[in-house]
Amino acid sequence: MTSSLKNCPAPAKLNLFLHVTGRRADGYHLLQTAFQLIDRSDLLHFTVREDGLVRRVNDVPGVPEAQDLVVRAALLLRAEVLRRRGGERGGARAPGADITVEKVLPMGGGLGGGSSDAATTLMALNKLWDAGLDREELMALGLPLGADIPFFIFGETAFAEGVGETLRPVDAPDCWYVVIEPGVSVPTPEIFRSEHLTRNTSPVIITDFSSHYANRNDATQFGGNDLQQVAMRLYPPVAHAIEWLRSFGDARMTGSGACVFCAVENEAQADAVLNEARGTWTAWKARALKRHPIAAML
Ligand SMILES: C[C@](O)(CO)[C@H](O)COP(=O)(O)OP(=O)(O)OC[C@H]1O[C@@H](n2ccc(N)nc2=O)[C@H](O)[C@@H]1O
Ligand SMILES: Nc1ncnc2c1ncn2[C@@H]1O[C@H](COP(=O)(O)OP(=O)(O)OP(=O)(O)O)[C@@H](O)[C@H]1O
Repeated sequence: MTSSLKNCPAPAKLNLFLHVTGRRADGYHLLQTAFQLIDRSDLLHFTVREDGLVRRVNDVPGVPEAQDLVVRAALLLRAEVLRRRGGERGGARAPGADITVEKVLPMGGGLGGGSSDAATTLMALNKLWDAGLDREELMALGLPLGADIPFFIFGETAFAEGVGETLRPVDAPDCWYVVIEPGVSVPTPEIFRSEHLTRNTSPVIITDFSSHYANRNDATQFGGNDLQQVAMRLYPPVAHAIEWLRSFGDARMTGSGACVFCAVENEAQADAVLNEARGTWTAWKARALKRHPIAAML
């Protein structure tokens, strides 16, 4: 049996639009959003341990090992595997793993980096441990750890509802984006609890969405990101980045920020925008992905 999986990508997502349509009794917000996978990723490496321990073996500045979503995800899966195999009392042995996390995506960037790391961990260890969970079971296991985790396991560009767990695939066009990292880290809970957040955007009809998403501008036709005003008010660099990027296209924020992006015609146009950004912004280009790149490895 394979004992390691190296260079497993955990790609970023962009929220092409994001509407807050309500609030659940438990305080979580109901959303409608379009999740777009892009080809910029953290990189994870996994090696099976025979002693049943789960360890993150490298240092990740700002994230203690026990709080890392990759460790928490692995422990959740390990508990589920043990349960299915009859528990330790029934003679089952806990599977273990060493995990290395190479961070590329900024934390608190709205790119879903932590959730994507957790999703990649669940998918890779499900394979390495021969755990046998299907996609829906992995999505359900990951949801309590992060609202974006089900999407990354779903693994294709999608329209999402609920808190992000109700997903339907969208046939996304080949498309390039320019993304700016404004240099601040935005805590998601701070944005959702703001008194200035509007929570009553009218739901869009999802069949309209899927039938219209044929070119790079269509996904944004329903409007912008309802979290953006709040983040711009609390974090001025987010507002400055949007203002700057607006001269090149329909710039907006992803997730709860801080990163902002705009779709461009092609790679050459992305390079031209990056040229202008040099010296002012940390910025990069990314291409839309149709599928999660780990699918080809598992
Ligand atoms: C805004 C998005 O990035 C859109 O993709 C995600 O919904 C956020 O996902 P995330 O960072 O994984 O967030 P979580 O770790 O699940 O939630 C952090 C906190 O944000 C608030 N939260 C999050 C998602 C949501 N739909 N409603 C909320 O009110 C809750 O206070 C929650 O405790
Ligand atoms: N592996 C991880 N990578 C990044 N952050 C992690 C990880 N594990 C735990 N965290 C914690 O999660 C917080 C949010 O990080 P993340 O990069 O997922 O934010 P985000 O991109 O804004 O997410 P979202 O788009 O889902 O709101 C970090 O500040 C950090 O404390």
